[in-house]
Amino acid sequence: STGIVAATPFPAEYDREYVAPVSLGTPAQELNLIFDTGSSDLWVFSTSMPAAQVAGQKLYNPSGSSTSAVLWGHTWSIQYGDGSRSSGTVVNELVTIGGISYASQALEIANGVSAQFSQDPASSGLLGLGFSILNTVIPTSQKTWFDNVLPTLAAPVFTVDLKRAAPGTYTFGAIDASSYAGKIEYTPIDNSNGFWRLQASGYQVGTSPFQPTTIDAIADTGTTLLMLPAAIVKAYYAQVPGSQLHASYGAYTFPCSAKLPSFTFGIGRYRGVIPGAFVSYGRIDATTCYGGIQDQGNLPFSIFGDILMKAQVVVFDAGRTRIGFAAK
Ligand SMILES: O=C(CNCCc1c[nH]c2ccccc12)Nc1scc(-c2ccccc2)c1C(=O)NCc1ccccc1
Repeated sequence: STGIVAATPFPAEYDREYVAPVSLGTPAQELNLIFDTGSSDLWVFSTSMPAAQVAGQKLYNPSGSSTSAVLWGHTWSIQYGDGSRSSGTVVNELVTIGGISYASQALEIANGVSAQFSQDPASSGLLGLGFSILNTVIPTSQKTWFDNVLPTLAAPVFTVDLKRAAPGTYTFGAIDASSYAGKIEYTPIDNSNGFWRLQASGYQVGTSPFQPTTIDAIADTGTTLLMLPAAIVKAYYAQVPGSQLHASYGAYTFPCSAKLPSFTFGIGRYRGVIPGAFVSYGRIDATTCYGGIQDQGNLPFSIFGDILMKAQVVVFDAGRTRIGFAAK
């Protein structure tokens, strides 16, 4: 089987996150979830959450579904690097994405979420597309929806085609040859830590010469920005007049009037180009904008987040433990 769903960015002014529709239970309850290659829990806002933590999100109601079955004694709790977190209990439920169903998916029901999620009306939860080793359910960890449907897919892949300020697609079981230009360049991934972790071959700022250097990164649709080693970030903003490492934000900002250079990453001999306009993450005041490229700090790897993803078609190939990039 193959399936395709729209990936819609929110909020409209800048692409903080991308959500896609997921059908839960019988009769179907459709929720918009963040598809996240950087984590491996499928969790949703539910009717067992305090009203104070809900602000317009659609809620999953297990008792409204004839196919939900409590996974007794199982709980989950997850914390992300931005400090956001959620936790709750687990049911087995029918979960359908783009027409592809799995009848007894571990569906993690939130009974509490942090403010970052409560105050985000666009998303009713997350669908993890990382490797199942990252799943937080105890006492027995659970498999992701993608892991569960893998044997039924026409090909053991999913393709991510995000767009700037416009709906893109997540495709399961196929690669849409009309969605990209040229060839897909593949590179092996190391999934031992549960991430889609790759080694890029270097970078280039604008039209400056390409700098060969190994960049150890994860491909993460759940992280908004492109987070890189300090030296690379410094080299990038050195070409942006008026940019600064803003003391109060602890992040690079620049004058919104600045013309941003493109950022190119290498995969072997392949060069992936992120247009300068994609590197502006959003306005923080009348004249100042927030950079889409930021320092990875003391993280042991870089994060190729949405800022990079939306400039490429990315093929997550679980069958051959590799990831592919192509221009659009
Ligand atoms: O967790 C994920 C993927 N799920 C994100 C779900 C999510 C959590 N709030 C969200 C808000 C919107 C959409 C999705 C999410 N990726 C990874 S790997 C390493 C780090 C990390 C560790 C330490 C320090 C920094 C990063 C993160 C991280 O925290 N990214 C989120 C983020 C988000 C914003 C800013 C920084 C990092």
